[in-house]
Amino acid sequence: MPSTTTFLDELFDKGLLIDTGVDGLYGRSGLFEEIGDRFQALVTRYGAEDEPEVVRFPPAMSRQVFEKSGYMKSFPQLAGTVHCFCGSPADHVSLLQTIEAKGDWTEGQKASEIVLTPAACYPLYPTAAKRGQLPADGLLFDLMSYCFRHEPSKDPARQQMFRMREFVRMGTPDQVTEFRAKWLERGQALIGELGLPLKLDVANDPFFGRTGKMLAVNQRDQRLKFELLIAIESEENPTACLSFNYHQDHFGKTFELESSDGEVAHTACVGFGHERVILALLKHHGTDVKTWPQSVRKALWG
Ligand SMILES: Nc1ncnc2c1ncn2[C@@H]1O[C@H](COP(=O)(O)OP(=O)(O)OP(=O)(O)O)[C@@H](O)[C@H]1O
Ligand SMILES: [Zn+2]
Repeated sequence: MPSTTTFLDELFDKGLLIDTGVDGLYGRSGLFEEIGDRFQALVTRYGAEDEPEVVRFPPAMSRQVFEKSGYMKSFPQLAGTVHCFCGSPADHVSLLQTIEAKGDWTEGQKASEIVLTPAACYPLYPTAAKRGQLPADGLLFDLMSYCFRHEPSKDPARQQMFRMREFVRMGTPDQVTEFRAKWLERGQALIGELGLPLKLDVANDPFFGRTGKMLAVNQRDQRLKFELLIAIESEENPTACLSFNYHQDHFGKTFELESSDGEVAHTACVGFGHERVILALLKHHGTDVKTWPQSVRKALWG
């Protein structure tokens, strides 16, 4: 009889991921985190020669900046907002009664000034713009954040809260496209060192609705997004573990970022799916790290 145990079941059974009762929202074990820490150290080594500026934001961002970014135009289906109770003691009494009666107690919740970060780079653009015109050699940042996307799934590689490491380049079109080309090479070398079979492909973001379809076609035609894919949940539909995005002047225009030549700055980012790379390692090399290939152990543990 064919086995019906999924990779997610195996990860739960081995205690690597911890079920919370919500698809895509998991706890992680010490070993899972240890592999992740080692992977992040490897990413840092690959990027070190460029001397990126390290910045860390919390996993939430200003609602005002989020609105300005246009995220709700493109990906309303993925966004997560933070709502809070702001009522009186009397409202509190009725809140508790509604919970008791198993009614919808969330109806009275009010939107706060905070939304959940959908991609690590979103809070960065206004911060960089506040510094004024970019220096002649542009800017380069190293980011990492928990991100939220409302895409519940049984695929362990599609989580609702996951970490994204990013390098973000801001500057002239030449500076930015050179950065992306360099990381396309580096990303493949890095994943090669981890002994993972990869495929590189052009891709598009999951833009919402009918206009979204056009945006996706345009993004592909202009080769603005590449993904480094590794088979995790299925061989037929490999998972994007690294993404290489060229935003052209989109964020530059939106957040008034100016290059040293007075033109609107261009931006690009390379994003590493933290959990996805860990899951790819566990899938391809097994859940017992002691039996992983020597070369992979060396890349991670030295
Ligand atoms: N739901 C998720 N769970 C875990 N990692 C994710 C998720 N969504 C994106 N990532 C990781 O974050 C990186 C950067 O995000 P990006 O927006 O480019 O993803 P994406 O290309 O939209 O992913 P996908 O096509 O699988 O939805 C991706 O390369 C991926 O590794
Ligand atoms: Zn980004």
